[in-house]
Amino acid sequence: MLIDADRLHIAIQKNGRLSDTSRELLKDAGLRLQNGRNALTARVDNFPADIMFVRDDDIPTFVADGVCEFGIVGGNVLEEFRLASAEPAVEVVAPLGTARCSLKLAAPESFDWQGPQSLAGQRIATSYPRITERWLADQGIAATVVKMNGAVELAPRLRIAPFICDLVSTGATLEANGLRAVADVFDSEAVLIRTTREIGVTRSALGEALLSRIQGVLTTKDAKYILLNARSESLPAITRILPGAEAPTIIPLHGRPGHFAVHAVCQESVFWETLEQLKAAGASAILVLPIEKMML
Ligand SMILES: Nc1ncnc2c1ncn2[C@@H]1O[C@H](COP(=O)(O)OP(=O)(O)OP(=O)(O)O)[C@@H](O)[C@H]1O
Ligand SMILES: O=P(O)(O)OC[C@H]1O[C@H](OP(=O)(O)OP(=O)(O)O)[C@H](O)[C@@H]1O
Ligand SMILES: [Mg+2]
Repeated sequence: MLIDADRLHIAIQKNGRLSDTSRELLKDAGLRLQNGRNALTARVDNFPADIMFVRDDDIPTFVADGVCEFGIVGGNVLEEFRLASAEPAVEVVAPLGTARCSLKLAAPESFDWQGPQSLAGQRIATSYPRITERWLADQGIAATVVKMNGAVELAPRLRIAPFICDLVSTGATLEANGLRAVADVFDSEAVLIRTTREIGVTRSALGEALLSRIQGVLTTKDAKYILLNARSESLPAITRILPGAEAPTIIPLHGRPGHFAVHAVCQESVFWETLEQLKAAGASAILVLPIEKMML
């Protein structure tokens, strides 16, 4: 496929922890992908864009080189790339709130951890040598960082290094390998990135359109439309409780003087507790509706 100057090119992970949520985000933004799971590229048939399915490590490079105008990648991989690159021509345009994990330093469970000084002169195995080295420099510790491309948790058992710096989410992998986290190095989530290279008027406009759709998807993710009835004296308390709602619409109820309907878009999650608080504040006939699309 030739790089087309009037189409967008979006790099997402082919197979892995980011793949499903990346595909889903594009789908929710209305992009219909033509090809199936095993293809390396997919043409979007209802928006001028092509999707490239690649290894996540290659995504920042593709975007910085301008081969792809957009990409979805873990913040950890992006940070490692930035530290390695003299002029990383990428910017984060939206944190996506998915693939949340932390790069953590871990030591064998039995190790008597005394703080970062325990690492002085030691070896640390990691797939993220630059982030690890920066953290060590910030702590003023001199240690040897050993790069491993995967299975980092095996390093202590294989006597490659007694310490590791690896991604942790539930902590189950550390535990299964007799390790425990001793310090937080970098918190990560998936991010949407864009090239900062000149891409011309057409692709810039397409990029803005795509971004506006994606921001719409992200804002509606937790958003709900709430309708309820209340007496006028309850309105101030009720509007204070509505989570993340700006200026609700308040409409008089026909034939019931002093009673109003309140309509509001809530940008934050609406829990049962919220409904209980609303009821206690005088709300009745409370309806919570999903919002399918929103453009701000
Ligand atoms: N346990 C986890 N929980 C949540 N997010 C994670 C976890 N592990 C990794 N991630 C995030 O997901 C990203 C992709 O992880 P994955 O394991 O699929 O990468 P990979 O094996 O390097 O894939 P590739 O084959 O594309 O190189 C990581 O860079 C990180 O941002
Ligand atoms: O704290 P936990 O919830 O156990 O998750 C942490 C594990 O998840 C990631 O690996 P992944 O499962 O993606 O395998 P991979 O490194 O082989 O891609 C990471 O490299 C850790 O090994
Ligand atoms: Mg990878």
